[in-house]
Amino acid sequence: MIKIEQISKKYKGADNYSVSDLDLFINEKEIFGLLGPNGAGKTTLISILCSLIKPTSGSFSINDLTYQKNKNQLKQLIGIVPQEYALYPSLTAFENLKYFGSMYGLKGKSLDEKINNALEHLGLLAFAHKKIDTFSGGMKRRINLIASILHNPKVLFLDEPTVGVDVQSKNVIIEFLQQLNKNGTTIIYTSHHLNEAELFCTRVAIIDHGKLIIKGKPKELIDNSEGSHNLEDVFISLTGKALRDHA
Ligand SMILES: Nc1ncnc2c1ncn2[C@@H]1O[C@H](COP(=O)(O)OP(=O)(O)OP(=O)(O)O)[C@@H](O)[C@H]1O
Repeated sequence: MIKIEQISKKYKGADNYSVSDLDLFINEKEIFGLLGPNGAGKTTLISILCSLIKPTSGSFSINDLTYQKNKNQLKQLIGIVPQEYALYPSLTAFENLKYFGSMYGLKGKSLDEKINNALEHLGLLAFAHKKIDTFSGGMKRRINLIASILHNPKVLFLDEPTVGVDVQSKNVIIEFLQQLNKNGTTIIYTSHHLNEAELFCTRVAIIDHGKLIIKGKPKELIDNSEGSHNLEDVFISLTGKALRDHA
């Protein structure tokens, strides 16, 4: 279980908090969606939970492990799929994945089998020995996903895994994640695709201006929001129509 207690984050030099007094529990084996407009604080929250940045105040634990006390165990427990590609363009897909697997102490035949198996499931086996710089955005996203799950994480964090990919890639990614979840992986992901989140997530939280506005099962949120027919209606009714541009 992920327990987030009173987490706040103010970046150095910033005027405002990016995440503010946020409390949230996420149960084992959930597919949990973090939703919110641009700049709401989704990436900041995920980055804190992945121990990539430190909160200004508050605490969190994952399966009772904390960053302060159990750094190495936490690293093995979680997988992270970042928004940006973290791949080496001049290496092949297979070479990239061997490298990422080795960072978790994996090697030899069992790692090769794992890589080939995942490449096959994500429709990329035929491209295993092609260089990453020849890959499309959708293909790179799928390789990124494989890189993050080779060590069988119990909890997988994904920051907009389906942004900028075509419908075919998106469907393959979602089906792969559903299969991982069926096999016991808890999934926490951020997205702007509200239709996708409505179908995919067991629960969602909508955050805005760093604060948690509402959380629950998509259907319950829709049923409880007068005049809403889908999650997008709920989202607009709670966050408004104003643009969130800032520089
Ligand atoms: N490194 C940083 N330094 C200062 N401010 C930052 C930094 N990273 C993010 N912010 C600010 O924190 C706020 C939340 O940003 P964050 O990226 O977490 O939002 P988000 O919900 O993921 O947005 P998006 O949907 O656009 O990815 C924004 O106001 C952003 O400008």
